Amino acid sequence: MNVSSSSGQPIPVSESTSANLHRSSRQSSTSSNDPIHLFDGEFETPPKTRSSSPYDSSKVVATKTFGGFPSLNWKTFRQDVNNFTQKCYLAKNLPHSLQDHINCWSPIAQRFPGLRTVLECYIQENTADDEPDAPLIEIINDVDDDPTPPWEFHYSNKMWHGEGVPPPDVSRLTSCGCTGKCDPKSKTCACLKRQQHYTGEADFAYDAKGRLKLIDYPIFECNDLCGCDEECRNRVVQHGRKCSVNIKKTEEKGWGVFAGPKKIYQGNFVGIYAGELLTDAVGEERGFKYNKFGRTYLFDLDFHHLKEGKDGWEVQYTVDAYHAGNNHSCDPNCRLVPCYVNESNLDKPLLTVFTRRDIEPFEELCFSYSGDYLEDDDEVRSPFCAADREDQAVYAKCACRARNCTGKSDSSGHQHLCS
Ligand SMILES: C[S@@+](CC[C@H](N)C(=O)[O-])C[C@H]1O[C@@H](n2cnc3c(N)ncnc32)[C@H](O)[C@@H]1O
Repeated sequence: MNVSSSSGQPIPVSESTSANLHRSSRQSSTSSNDPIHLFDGEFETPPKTRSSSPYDSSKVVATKTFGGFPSLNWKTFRQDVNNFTQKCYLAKNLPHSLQDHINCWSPIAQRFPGLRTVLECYIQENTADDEPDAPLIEIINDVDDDPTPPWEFHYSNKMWHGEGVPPPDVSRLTSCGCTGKCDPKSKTCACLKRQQHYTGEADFAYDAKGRLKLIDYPIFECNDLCGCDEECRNRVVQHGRKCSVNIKKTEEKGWGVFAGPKKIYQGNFVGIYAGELLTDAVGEERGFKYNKFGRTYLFDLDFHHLKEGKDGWEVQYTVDAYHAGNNHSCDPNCRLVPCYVNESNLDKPLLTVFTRRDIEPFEELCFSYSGDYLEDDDEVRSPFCAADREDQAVYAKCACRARNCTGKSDSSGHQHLCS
């Protein structure tokens, strides 16, 4: 799932001007610093590079097998950070050949209803690795005869790194040495301690059902270097979406993300607001361009925990999710939460979408583009309100239809101005 907003302000943006951001192939930032296997059964590792792990990889000694050869097991393997390199997806490599192909068709051919299935398969292919248990996404349109959203759309759960954005950093990852599932009452779990450091609560961010219970805080999940197993309570986002969602055309807000036929409970993870990760400078430039079209897709990574206690802190990165996204509501049923898995750079959290309350079957999933760290009674200022804009961008009025919406039409048919 891709979208935009922020714990602070979303940068209003526009529709994409072309599909020039798509290209195919993937690159990885790999290290060739391989461990050395010695014949006498010792296992030597290169110099230790990380500091925050409770393990000292220089002390790793593999146990001998009966044959006298060194054997590695998971416990020893995971202690060496060099065995874990994260793939880095570059924005310049965003796939685009299918989009280009279809965009070259005549307008009549582009209305071919079978394109709906093409897009559904394309989404499934793009997301199969990240959300293996996710119900398939359907494209639904009972508003007009567009078979799909525009073919500039690239559905992905990955962050595509723009120019100047560093690759994921695992060198300073904190990892726990727990076995089995991490215990929320543990006195030694390093991941629990890190979560507590940010929340002040003696618990993980999730309850036993994997639902978010600590809200308004960043989430620190167990990662690839941790000893705990895959069923650990502190691994939710990394296992991908489990609930059913669909992409559906709306009357007034373009395409949106809707719940499937089953109720989605409060605190459930529903997707990642993925897209291009841009440096702030590139984000500014793009935002300026997009503003002219009055569309909102950029999201500054300016969460509270990043700026707290840091005078003069400035936004480092922005996510551009113009390829797709949830719509805004002034009474949102979802929230965006920064989440870290295999990334120790605090400035680069994943933007994850969680439900704020129970969501009925087929209800639209929206969050507030005006920020998520608001108290429930706070007034939400619609980002679509023209009076907010000094840049004279062409903004649609807010069509969320929430009772507290500041951008809706009054009885005279005129749009309220935000004050
Ligand atoms: C991140 S995109 C969401 C996906 C978009 N609906 C589409 O079809 O591409 C944000 C854009 O959706 C539209 N939108 C989202 N929420 C809206 C709302 N509450 N009222 C009016 N337009 C909305 C605006 O055009 C906005 O710039």
